[in-house]
Amino acid sequence: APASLNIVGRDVALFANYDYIIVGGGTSGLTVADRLTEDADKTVLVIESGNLDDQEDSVLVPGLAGGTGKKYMYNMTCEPQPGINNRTYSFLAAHVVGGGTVVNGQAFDRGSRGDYDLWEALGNQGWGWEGLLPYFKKSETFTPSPPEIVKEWGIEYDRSAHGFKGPVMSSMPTYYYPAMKFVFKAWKQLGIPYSRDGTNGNALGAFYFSNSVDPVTRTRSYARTAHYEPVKGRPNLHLLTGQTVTKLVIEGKKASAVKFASSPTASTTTISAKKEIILAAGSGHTPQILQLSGIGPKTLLKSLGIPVVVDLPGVGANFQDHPSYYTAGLFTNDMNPSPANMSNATYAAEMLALYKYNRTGPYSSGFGTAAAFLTLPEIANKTRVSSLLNLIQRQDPSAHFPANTDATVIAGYKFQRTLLTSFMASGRIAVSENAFSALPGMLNSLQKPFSRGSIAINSTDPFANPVVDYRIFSNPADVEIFVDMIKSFRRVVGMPALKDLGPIITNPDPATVKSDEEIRAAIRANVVPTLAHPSCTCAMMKREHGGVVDAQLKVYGVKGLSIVDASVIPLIPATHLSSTVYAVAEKAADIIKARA
Ligand SMILES: Cc1cc2nc3c(=O)[nH]c(=O)nc-3n(C[C@H](O)[C@H](O)[C@H](O)COP(=O)(O)OP(=O)(O)OC[C@H]3O[C@@H](n4cnc5c(N)ncnc54)[C@H](O)[C@@H]3O)c2cc1C
Repeated sequence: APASLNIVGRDVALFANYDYIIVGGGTSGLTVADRLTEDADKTVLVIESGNLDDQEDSVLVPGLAGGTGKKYMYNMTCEPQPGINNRTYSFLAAHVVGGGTVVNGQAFDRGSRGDYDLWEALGNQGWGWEGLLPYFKKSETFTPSPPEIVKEWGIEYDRSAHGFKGPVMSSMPTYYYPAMKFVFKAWKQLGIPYSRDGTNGNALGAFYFSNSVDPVTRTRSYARTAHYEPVKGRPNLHLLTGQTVTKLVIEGKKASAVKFASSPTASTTTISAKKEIILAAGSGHTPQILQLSGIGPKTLLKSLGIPVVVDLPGVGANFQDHPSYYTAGLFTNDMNPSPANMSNATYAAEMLALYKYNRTGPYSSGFGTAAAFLTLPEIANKTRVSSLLNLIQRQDPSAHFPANTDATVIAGYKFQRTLLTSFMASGRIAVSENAFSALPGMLNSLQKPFSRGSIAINSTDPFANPVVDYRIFSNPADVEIFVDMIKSFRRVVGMPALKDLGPIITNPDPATVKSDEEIRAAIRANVVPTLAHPSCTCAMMKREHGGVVDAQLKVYGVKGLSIVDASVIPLIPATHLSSTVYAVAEKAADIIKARA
């Protein structure tokens, strides 16, 4: 092997070949690598384009999340988005060993039963809530709130929903701002139910949730600490960093090897897999690698002169995320301490010193610690719910896709739409995340968009990023649901429980943004297309529905090739994604082991 290849922590050369090659050493890639190498007879090579993080404070200290900026991220921007006044926005994808879990906000919640039952209803046997719960449990070691927090805040948990021996540390925060109690009272006054533990399938209503944080050191628990550091000494596991997979070698419809290089000018190495190649490059780059390798929509491949290996129109289609409105406001009569204090540099420095001294204070918890996940019947009255759902059901499904979209992709969308509207009508899934950080409004995020975006290469250069088109609000029904979300958010802020705190919403300002038309305009001017949850771009669905993998995670039309990352999710769940990605990867590892 070339001398420049860096097998992390080893003074050895690459093996001649491996049983499994995993493309991408992020969240799902490291999870699957860990599980497959439990069998000492199986060799695994993980090829990661990024490097190890430096474990600096902005990675490890929960309250400093986001502080590494672009250091561990791809530098990617989406196409101008007509649905939001032609604004562009970042495509938020990590580029580092451990992937998204190195940079994420550490909210560690799960979707509701209905979110995952939708996956099964699409034809994926075993991928409903009951099929995934054992893997949610397997992935985590849960630590409930300490007794003093339980006493003061009444935060409960459902023991039957949790795992206590898994690699990822999931711990309840030990610090909350006092105003949070009043926010929960406001939700209650509005009739939003309190869910005692949102991880037990009932992630509907208001609840406190855990962070992926070690309960003792109060530092980030992430794919590197959970699935790499403890097992890196295994002789059958090799991690190669700083190497980008450029193409899959496919011989006679079997994926047999991968090609990779450290830069566009460096020489390329080819290495083969005896059993499988497993794609875990994330929702932006897994479709890119497939398309570069001749697996994707044939019109796209032909336009770039790429020989078509499998015409698979769903590769890069069905792209979903959570469009988000960071509403703004303040409590004019706030309690102390409050998040606003943290903008005072002296106070923030004191709090960091407190964290360093005894691991307490605001820096000890992640950004998100509580939210209300609201159903359509909770944010809109009966008449409005039925008019919204009728509007969606009457739409021509092809009207919201580009003109050349394959009929199978549209058929899959139509099926998704039937299921989504039925689950929405019965309140089995949330459509809105309303997260407060003890401020009168921080995040209103659309959880079940009807618009679909795309990821598509426009170059055969594997080091050029793919084109990201969120196509946010290409289905106007999403704007309509957002209107109800904003009205509902305003109702929460107006509840008597918050009155003494003197809440003011500054964006969207109720004084100037009044009519539905004004709210729509504010939405188009302010909403961003992502909550850093890109997903669904290689969906697990039937091939005739535009699917890319079957329920065994095997790519259609080619042997020896699986996908295990967030791209296989067929419908985005109403939750932050990391705990779901870990559960998917845990299940994927069992599926792959079983066919060994
Ligand atoms: C800024 C941010 C904040 C977030 N906040 C939260 C949160 O608070 N709570 C939550 O639950 N979720 C959050 N998420 C989402 C969650 O972390 C991700 O959904 C999850 O980590 C995705 O896992 P994955 O395995 O699909 O991809 P990733 O973890 O992104 O892994 C993909 C890996 O593949 C590598 N790769 C890509 N292309 C190639 C190639 N050609 N060759 C080799 N390697 C390649 C990448 O470098 C990357 O390391 C956040 C994500 C981000 C980015």
